[in-house]
Amino acid sequence: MPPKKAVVQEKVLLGRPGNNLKSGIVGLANVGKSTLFQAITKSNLGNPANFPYATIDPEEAKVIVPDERFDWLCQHYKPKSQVPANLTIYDIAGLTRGASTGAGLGNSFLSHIRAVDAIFQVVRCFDDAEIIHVEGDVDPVRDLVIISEELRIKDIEFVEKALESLQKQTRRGGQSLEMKKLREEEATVNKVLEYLRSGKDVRHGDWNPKEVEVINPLFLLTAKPVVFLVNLSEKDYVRQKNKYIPKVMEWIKTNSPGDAILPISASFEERMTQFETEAEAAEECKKLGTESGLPKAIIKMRQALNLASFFTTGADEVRQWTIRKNTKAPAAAGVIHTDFEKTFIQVIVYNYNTLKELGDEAAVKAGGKVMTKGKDYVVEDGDILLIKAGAARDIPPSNRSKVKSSVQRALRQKLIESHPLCEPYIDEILPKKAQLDAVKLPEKITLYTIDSTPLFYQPQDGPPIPHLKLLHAFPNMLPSIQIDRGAIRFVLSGATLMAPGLTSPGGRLPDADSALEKGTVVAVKAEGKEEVCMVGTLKAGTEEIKSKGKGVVIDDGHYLGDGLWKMHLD
Ligand SMILES: Nc1ncnc2c1ncn2[C@@H]1O[C@H](COP(=O)(O)OP(=O)(O)OP(=O)(O)O)[C@@H](O)[C@H]1O
Ligand SMILES: [Mg+2]
Repeated sequence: MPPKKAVVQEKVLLGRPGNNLKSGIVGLANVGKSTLFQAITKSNLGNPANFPYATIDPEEAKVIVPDERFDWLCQHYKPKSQVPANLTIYDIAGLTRGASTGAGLGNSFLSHIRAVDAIFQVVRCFDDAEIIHVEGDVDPVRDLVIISEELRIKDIEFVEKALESLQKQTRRGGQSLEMKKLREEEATVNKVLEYLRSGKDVRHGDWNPKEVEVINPLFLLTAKPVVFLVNLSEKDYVRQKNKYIPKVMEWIKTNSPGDAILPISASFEERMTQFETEAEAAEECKKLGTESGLPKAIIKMRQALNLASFFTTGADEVRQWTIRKNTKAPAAAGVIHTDFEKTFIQVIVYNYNTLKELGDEAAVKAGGKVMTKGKDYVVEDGDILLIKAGAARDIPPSNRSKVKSSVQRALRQKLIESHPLCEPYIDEILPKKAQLDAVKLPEKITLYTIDSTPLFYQPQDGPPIPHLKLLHAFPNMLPSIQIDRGAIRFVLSGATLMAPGLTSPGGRLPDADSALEKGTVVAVKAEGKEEVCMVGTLKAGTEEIKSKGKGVVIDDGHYLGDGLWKMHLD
């Protein structure tokens, strides 16, 4: 009998596949989270480059991921622009015992954790009688148990609800395909619940790809990767010794096997940010025989998130891009430009290590090390890519036409009628003498531009809707609503905007006397951000949204980063 063919099952990762993942700093109150966060933002890691939509509020920072390969490539190419990879970090308020049942900041705090992709857990291992410990004394293992239990209890509660609602559906019985799928889902959710009840965190389970598909949409707290940061006094950090560490290590090894642990000192890192120059800080480190632990923390987090990098290089730009491990070439291309994923043809690739070893691109070519690969190629960490993609979305000149002045006048009238708030700005938005162009887009949508600046787009029988670039220039031309922080990433990935994102504490809807009706075109702002992130038509009136608290609010929005936003018009 021939041997059975080995079935290679692709490993599916827990969590979102995205490249713009976020980590939150979590821990009990007063353990040093904010001190660490501040140190990270002030250190030279923090310096946020020119990222679009990087309005950074006090609790959020984008930090640069240190990578010597990137530095080498910049040295080598001396490009006009250098764009490193980044990681977004949130400072989350302190957790207290009983948060899962509403103590302290309770549930709102836990919902902030739900919105991140990974957790930096700060554990207090420094003694300081002046700094109150919420539990009375310093006992890191007890703290670890509290946090781990709080998160697990919350997950159990959440999974129980999910199970209940599945059971309601499967109770109907039947043999349809849909019912079969529901029953499978129910079995997985049941398994997850048993696993949690046995005292384990979901990230440590061995789940098959089908199960992962069911687990991911639950956004469980214990499914997120964790990097433990053991916060030491400066003295202990410098000598890399501390009386609590052995017990902490042991606890983590037993209860959270495989998770990364890193000793750090928030107070030392903070002190390092207070030197006027980097040279002075480096001098101090040298004197103490130590170095900052922050770069290691960022790198450990990237590893925990299973992230890898590829590069694009050239005289214009050297850029480091983030993907999750095992990403295939078309999906990697999609990180550069969404359309590339669909129009991907092939990729020309060699690895950074080869380039460094052989010295330059010419030598890599001469050595026959440049490969041409197709859509099944799995991008490796450190690959340097040149993507070849079709230009499906580029707009052929035949799709553009000049708009007659009579039509232009009618449009102007239509804009004012549909959006009364834009009247004061109408001459700036659409100067009387400007030549308006119409660009035909798929699905019978027309985009209006002046030169290559987009102004608004219009579905065949709908009102003209401002392009986000126009809204950024005239934010008050439309009424606005606000989504909470947690909803941002859903909106920016093209998901339907649902009511809870607006009715939660971070959301905002107009008062009853300025209620907006169904069908109104609104600008969607986001909690803590300056710029409008989406525009679209309300599928329900704002009073209805408030009273129902659920349901679709906008399902055809134009959002930051979508095809319309990225479209090349010149
Ligand atoms: N490694 C350390 N050694 C000594 N003191 C420290 C250390 N880390 C932090 N601290 C001090 O502990 C106190 C609490 O720190 P911090 O405000 O950062 O805590 P937190 O975890 O953000 O608290 P909260 O949950 O209330 O937001 C501060 O006075 C800070 O200077
Ligand atoms: Mg704090």
